Amino acid sequence: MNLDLRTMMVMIAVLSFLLSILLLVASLHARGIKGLRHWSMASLFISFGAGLAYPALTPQPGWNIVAGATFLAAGSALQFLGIQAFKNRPCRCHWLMLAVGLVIGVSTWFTLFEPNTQWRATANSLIFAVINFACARSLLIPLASYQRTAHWLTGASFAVLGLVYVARAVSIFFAPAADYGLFNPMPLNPLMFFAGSIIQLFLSFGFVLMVNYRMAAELENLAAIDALTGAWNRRSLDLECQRLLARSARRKEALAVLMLDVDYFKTINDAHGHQAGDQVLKQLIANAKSQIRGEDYLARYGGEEFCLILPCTNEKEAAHLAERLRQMQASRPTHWQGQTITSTISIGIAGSDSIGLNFSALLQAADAALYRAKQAGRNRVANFSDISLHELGE
Ligand SMILES: Nc1nc2c(ncn2[C@@H]2O[C@H](COP(=O)(O)OP(=O)(O)OP(=O)(O)O)[C@@H](O)[C@H]2O)c(=O)[nH]1
Repeated sequence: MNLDLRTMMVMIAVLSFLLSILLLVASLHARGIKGLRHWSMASLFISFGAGLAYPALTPQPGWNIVAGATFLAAGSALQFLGIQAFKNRPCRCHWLMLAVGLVIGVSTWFTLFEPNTQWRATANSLIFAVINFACARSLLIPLASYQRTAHWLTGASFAVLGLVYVARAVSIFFAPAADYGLFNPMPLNPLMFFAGSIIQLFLSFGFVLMVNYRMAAELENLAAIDALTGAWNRRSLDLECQRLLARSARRKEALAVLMLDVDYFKTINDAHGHQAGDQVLKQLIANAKSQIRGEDYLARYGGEEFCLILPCTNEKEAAHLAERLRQMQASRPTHWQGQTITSTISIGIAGSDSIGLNFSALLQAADAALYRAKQAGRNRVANFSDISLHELGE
């Protein structure tokens, strides 16, 4: 394979320029997702960097080498900043500015004042390696589960690019002084440039893939969450309940289902307005979320009725939580546009210890218990196992 350096430089410049357009177009379609514009700008800088270095394919490299290295370093730094923005992480970029500053300093010193291509290439390669390893680390630790593949692809590409730079630094450092020149026909340079350009391509596709995964996850979330309260919606409850039940069966654990309903909600709406009623529902969910565990599943069943699934919980334990929720709702009025709205809830409970692991039977039983709580005067908790057969009409 004959990898001509001039062709490679032009290829990297053109490829990076096209990738910057691709990333810019992607950023226009994914406006809410941060990072894409950084990556687009990074590609543009890398394209300038490679382009500026091109005239230096002469025996007398000068300022263009300094400018080329500066653009390349700024491009790498922007890739890191884009990853931080994408992951909604704060940017502690002092070290990054230091790295870019070092590249500028090293390039200027060893090009214009003490020309030494070998030292310049070794030092710069090591700095680029550090930036690329930082990008890989930021992507791979911690690894977001729903984005695993895209993060792996991009993070691994950064790690490989980092290794390519380290290999370059080591081989240049140990090459005989007279042998190394950036554009000498030693096989190292064309191979490095080739690997670098292919990895840049991978990185850009990796970024687009990450954005794609993120957008798909956001859409999935939108379709699964009740817009008003932020609880899961009925559709996701129907899908999730089977998974939770299967897991409880596998682990031979108990599971409890609670049905929660706001008392006299129609009266609240009539007295304070529909928006005030919405606020009461939001507060109910906020209260409940403050009390439940990460593995508990809270969904809006319909209207002002909510279903709470508690894995690894029997009916008696569920009753303690239900009582806490009831007291909390009764003791914390909702404040809305100067109005103070007091509301209460009734809760029906059914546990797999008395019903078994069958979701529709559990739901029906929790509903019967809720009906019992309403009948008994509201603002109370009722367990299905406490309802007599007579009350159930059998
Ligand atoms: N504000 C608001 N009201 C809703 C929403 N969904 C359903 N509702 C109202 O909730 C009310 C439910 O009324 P009912 O089923 O009679 O129940 P209730 O008045 O709470 O009476 P009990 O449940 O028997 O205590 C209806 O007026 C619905 O219009 C919502 O998202 N926001």
